[in-house]
Amino acid sequence: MNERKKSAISLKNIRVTYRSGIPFTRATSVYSPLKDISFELYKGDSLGIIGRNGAGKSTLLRLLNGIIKPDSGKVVNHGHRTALLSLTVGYDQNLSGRQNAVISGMMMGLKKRHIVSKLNEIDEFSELGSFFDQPVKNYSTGMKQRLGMAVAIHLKTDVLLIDEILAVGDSRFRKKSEAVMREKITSGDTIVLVSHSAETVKRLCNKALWIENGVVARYGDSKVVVAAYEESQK
Ligand SMILES: Nc1ncnc2c1ncn2[C@@H]1O[C@H](COP(=O)(O)OP(=O)(O)OP(=O)(O)O)[C@@H](O)[C@H]1O
Repeated sequence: MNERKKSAISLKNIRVTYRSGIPFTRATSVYSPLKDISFELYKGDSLGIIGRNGAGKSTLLRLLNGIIKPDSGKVVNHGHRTALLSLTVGYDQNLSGRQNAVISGMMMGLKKRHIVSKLNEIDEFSELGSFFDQPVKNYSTGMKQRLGMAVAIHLKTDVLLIDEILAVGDSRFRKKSEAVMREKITSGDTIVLVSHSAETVKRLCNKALWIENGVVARYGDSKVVVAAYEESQK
């Protein structure tokens, strides 16, 4: 099937190294979570990234989003607009949910008029009520997840990158979000999802990429790759 699908983003021999100072010393710690990663993300695929804690899953999403650059290797984005949805980046804590929704949309490269026309729908989906107009610093984790999900779902982007965000929040909102995600996937949107939940990856993704020791341990049909990963964890 992939022969007929168009490549959205391709990664070739990617290496990412983090360098950070060790407190109270002059020493520097150097660590490369991604050592040699190559794969092709195809248009219309829903890809789940799996691997142990610290395997480099979030790092890979940041690469696909262009926030970080590889130390070596090449990321080729074939003209696709990406949006990263994560609980750890992106919000101005002093601005309201409404204002952050507008800024997020503008960061995705959308026109302000288009974003403003979607604000009522975002407000409604998020179920934040009066909190939508309060500073994000007053939000709980679940509320930030609601805002992020509502923005991501209502603002059209070419490749949606989701970092563990489906895992938090109450189960009713999670189900509602998953249902909308499934609609997006069915309508051909391209999605990359980082998740510790094998079930979520099997439910939502057609492909999976398993990262281990900085390289691709396996890439392909999500059910096959998740089964192999689970087997390796026993
Ligand atoms: N800015 C940074 N500076 C230094 N090290 C970092 C930085 N960001 C991540 N790391 C390290 O790189 C490794 C990979 O981190 P990353 O967050 O990509 O892994 P992950 O697979 O998403 O982990 P988890 O499943 O625990 O969320 C970890 O060992 C982490 O400590």
